[in-house]
Amino acid sequence: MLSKSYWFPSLREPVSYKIVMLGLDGGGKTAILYKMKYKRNVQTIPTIGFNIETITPVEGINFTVWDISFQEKMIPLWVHYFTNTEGIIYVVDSNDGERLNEAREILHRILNFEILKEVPLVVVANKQDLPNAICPSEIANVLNLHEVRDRRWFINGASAPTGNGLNDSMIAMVEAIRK
Ligand SMILES: Nc1nc2c(ncn2[C@@H]2O[C@H](COP(=O)(O)OP(=O)(O)OP(=O)(O)O)[C@@H](O)[C@H]2O)c(=O)[nH]1
Ligand SMILES: [Mg+2]
Repeated sequence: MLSKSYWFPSLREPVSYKIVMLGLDGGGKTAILYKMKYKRNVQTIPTIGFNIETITPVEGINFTVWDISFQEKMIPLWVHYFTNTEGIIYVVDSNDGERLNEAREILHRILNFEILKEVPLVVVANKQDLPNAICPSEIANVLNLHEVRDRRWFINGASAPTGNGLNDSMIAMVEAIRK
């Protein structure tokens, strides 16, 4: 017999996952969040604290995305945001080569949080629309991603204003979580 959910797929409860979105200030976290949520380009201002939005990367799956502002002195307090996190999105400004070392250091501090052990990571190499953007494979090298062996990780190029790569990044996250 066919199950009820086959006939009434919209009655099926979506599965929800909590995702934290982190990265240096100005990398584009909030621009990405609002582009995914509202399909519009929103003029952002630096985030104070955090934003939370629910997005649906694929039918039947919800991501509750916590877009957490970057302030180095706040890092120890992030642990309070990290409870029950099932995915980490790390946003990098691909156009800012000067801050890539800092981006690497902060990323690895995040990955060292015990509470985030084995939580999958998707790095979004953002601002690929800018002419001097560094390509994702080069960013993967600078961030030492190949040394990350305790979790699944992906890197994707993206651009908040064009929207390119955002969907692919979320699909990568869905796959990383569900495997
Ligand atoms: N060209 C270009 N500009 C972008 C892109 N993403 C974000 N920006 C711009 O970069 C600036 C910073 O973006 P935000 O989304 O506010 O950055 P954030 O990571 O949320 O920064 P904090 O809230 O300070 O942590 C804004 O002026 C955005 O319009 C992108 O992909 N391409
Ligand atoms: Mg922000």
